[in-house]
Amino acid sequence: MRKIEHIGIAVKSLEVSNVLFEKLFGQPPYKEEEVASEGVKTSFFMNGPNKIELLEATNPDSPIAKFLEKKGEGIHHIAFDVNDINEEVIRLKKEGFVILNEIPKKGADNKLVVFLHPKGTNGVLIELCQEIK
Ligand SMILES: CC[C@@H](C(=O)O)C(=O)SCCNC(=O)CCNC(=O)[C@H](O)C(C)(C)COP(=O)(O)OP(=O)(O)OC[C@H]1O[C@@H](n2cnc3c(N)ncnc32)[C@H](O)[C@@H]1OP(=O)(O)O
Ligand SMILES: [Co+2]
Repeated sequence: MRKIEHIGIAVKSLEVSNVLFEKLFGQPPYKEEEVASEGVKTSFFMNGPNKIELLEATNPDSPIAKFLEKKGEGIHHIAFDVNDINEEVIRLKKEGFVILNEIPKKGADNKLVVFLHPKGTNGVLIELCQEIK
């Protein structure tokens, strides 16, 4: 695992939160993307070397809709950049982590992603990201 790739924040409205984060960072999102398989619409902000992913639910079964219902808006996950996502899955499985999808899936911003269950990581949902080359 290398650096933090992004921090995911669950929001009720991308439209509203885009304005807020644009004021915070002094620049607009560099990208907006829908990931239908996850039931989310996302926008991405860079602040120096740090990347923030805002996530709005696109349907009531989306993990983001469920999260907003239970916990409200806030930090939803921390994503780490990895060199070889399949190797990391094997390593973390051996260490006893609960892998939510052993087969990497297509995420946003040109990444393959795997999630670890928050119950095994002190209540924090962890995402692994490998850039698609
Ligand atoms: C845009 C694509 C991608 C990217 O490229 O960056 C993304 O970031 S997509 C982000 C959205 N996708 C996901 O989150 C996929 C992985 N998540 C899941 O598979 C599920 O959300 C889950 C973590 C397995 C939970 O699902 P489920 O068990 O169906 O939901 P519950 O609401 O019943 O929650 C059970 C339990 O887990 C706690 N929980 C849920 N989400 C989180 C979270 N993000 N962080 C911490 N804890 C979380 C929830 O509070 C429940 O706890 P208890 O009430 O104590 O049982
Ligand atoms: Co993410």
